[in-house]
Amino acid sequence: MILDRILEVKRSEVQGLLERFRVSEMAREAAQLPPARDFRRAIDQPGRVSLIAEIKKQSPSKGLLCRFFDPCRLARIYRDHGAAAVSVLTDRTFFGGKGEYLAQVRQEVDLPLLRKDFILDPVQIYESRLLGADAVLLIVAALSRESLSRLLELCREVGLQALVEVHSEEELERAIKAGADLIGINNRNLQTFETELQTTLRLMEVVKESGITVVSESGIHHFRDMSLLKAVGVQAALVGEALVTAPDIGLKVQELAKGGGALAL
Ligand SMILES: O=C(O)c1ccccc1NCC(=O)[C@H](O)[C@H](O)COP(=O)(O)O
Repeated sequence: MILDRILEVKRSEVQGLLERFRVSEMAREAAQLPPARDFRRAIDQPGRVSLIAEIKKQSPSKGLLCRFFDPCRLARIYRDHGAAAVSVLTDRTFFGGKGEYLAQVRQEVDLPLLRKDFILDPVQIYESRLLGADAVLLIVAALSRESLSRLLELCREVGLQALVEVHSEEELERAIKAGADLIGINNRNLQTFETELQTTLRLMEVVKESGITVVSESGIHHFRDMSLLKAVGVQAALVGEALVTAPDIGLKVQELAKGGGALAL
């Protein structure tokens, strides 16, 4: 499965980080930073589905998405057309991302930033904070119960919020048990790469009215998708491909923001 291949590469990257940096020094530096932006509050607004717009160059399922890729330009367009937050893919091997993109976007826009990567080790949490992230993704399918709890705890300690990603009822139960208050339901099946909004609709039955902030992720393309997510009570939608491949990116951001009720029609 693709996730196994990604995690194998990620483990060797973590090893490299641990060889290059001292975690205690990173922790000291991170402790001196001003507080991170409140990612959860920015995306959890009554009566709307907020848009988390993703900076995504390529993907394992579709290959190259964005030929003239300029992360800062994308971030400005997202901000200027109604996105509530920005997600930056920093994985290099599979998504063509870089940690530097996060740092560059941090300088460019004031919106809360999610670091979208495959986080396995505390060193990546400190690195994320130092790069300018306000939130990180923790993928239940990639972590043991112990690692998930430990990384969630560390996020709280360093002042980062964690978007805990699930694909199934079983993973959702693990996320809730670990104490996640911000959960991403990923509509992409990691075996077939197919996306199915039905995954969000199904899992929403379990979490609605729980007080947990829910983000629907992947395969969201149209105004009608956002309207459907709004009807079932989702708080935010994470969108990459539909934005970076749109002929007019600003117009697409507006369409999705309007579909979610975040912009007037
Ligand atoms: O995008 C992929 O092909 C992919 C494959 C394997 C693991 C993760 C993958 N994507 C990461 C994401 O979660 C998406 O970038 C994000 O949800 C936005 O999805 P989309 O709007 O469909 O680009």
